[in-house]
Amino acid sequence: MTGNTVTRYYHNFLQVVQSYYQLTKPRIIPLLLITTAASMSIASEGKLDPILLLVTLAGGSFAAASAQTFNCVYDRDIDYEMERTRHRPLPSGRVQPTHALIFAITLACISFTLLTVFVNLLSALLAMSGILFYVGVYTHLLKRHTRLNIVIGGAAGAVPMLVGWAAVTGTLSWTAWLLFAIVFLWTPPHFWALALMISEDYAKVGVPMLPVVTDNITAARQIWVYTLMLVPATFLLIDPLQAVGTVYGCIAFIMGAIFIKKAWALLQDSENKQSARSLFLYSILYMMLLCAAMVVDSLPITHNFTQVMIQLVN
Ligand code: HEM
Ligand SMILES: CC(C)=CCC/C(C)=C/CC/C(C)=C/COP(=O)(O)OP(=O)(O)O
Repeated sequence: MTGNTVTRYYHNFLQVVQSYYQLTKPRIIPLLLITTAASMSIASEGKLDPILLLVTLAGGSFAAASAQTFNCVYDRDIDYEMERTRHRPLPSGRVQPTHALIFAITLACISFTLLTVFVNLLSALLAMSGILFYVGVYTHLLKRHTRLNIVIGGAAGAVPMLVGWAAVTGTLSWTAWLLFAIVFLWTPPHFWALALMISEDYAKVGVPMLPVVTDNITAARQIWVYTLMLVPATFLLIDPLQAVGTVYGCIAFIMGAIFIKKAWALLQDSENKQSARSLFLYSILYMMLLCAAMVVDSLPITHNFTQVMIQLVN
């Protein structure tokens, strides 16, 4: 083999690896992992085992990657039609659907094995139910058929919060379900803000996203309603659940106020794509910082300080 042939093989190999990596929609996975880590931090009350954290995040990444790959296989027809998704590995012909399917199944098996062997069965079953719900309920049953696709389907994106909690405690509690509810209520403003920017694409392929089947003002009103449910819900972690403390309280208050302000601005001018874009990008920052605050509040030093303060107040 000449040097040139080796270089060509190496180059082709890298391209194949890159295509499979792209199938997993990797840009979304970090935020899913941040929610898992936040949930684990709160559940462990300042005593989080770093090995458990790493293995759970690895298992969660494989599960999310599997779910996204199944979704890419199922949606390859509409992905081909839409500008935003046309260059994905399946519509552009870089990966065969059967190969992608085998890849998705393999990822799910790795995730299940990792979580069952090194974490616990409940976290593994929850991760598998996240894949099933995202693929079977959101992608197959809802996405192309009802404007409620995001509202109900959003539950899949909230499952990592449950996985994180179950990984630490082996069970689920009110706090775990509240964390689930926070991501669930966050998803419609997150997604409809984006859908307002790219509704033409969804209209072209007949996907009934809210701004496509109604109008921008109806979508902006719904975003407003969900924002007004989301922000108060984030405070329930402080009272009555007393799961987090001051750092989280400050971040939830400031970030929540900005979220409401941006949703209000969109409501005033629902045709303004810049306002929609600003809310979409902000929704990601909001969830990141909210989760970061949960982690900070669960660090041993902050956790102990909060416990002392609670005892003093009581
Ligand atoms: C059913 C629920 C959801 C839907 C339909 C949805 C949809 C989308 C779409 C279509 C994009 C644009 C991606 C692209 O440009 O290719 C996006 C971006 C993003 N989503 Fe969501 N999303 C959902 C839930 C979530 C959840 C639960 C998280 C994490 C907690 C999340 C995190 C992100 C992030 C971080 C981005 C930005 C990715 C980038 O940098 O381009 N999403 N979402
Ligand atoms: C525990 C576990 C495995 C949970 C799964 C969580 C998960 C994969 C959430 C993804 C949410 C998301 C980005 C949906 C976009 O789908 P879309 O098909 O509407 O986006 P598209 O238009 O970009 O294809």
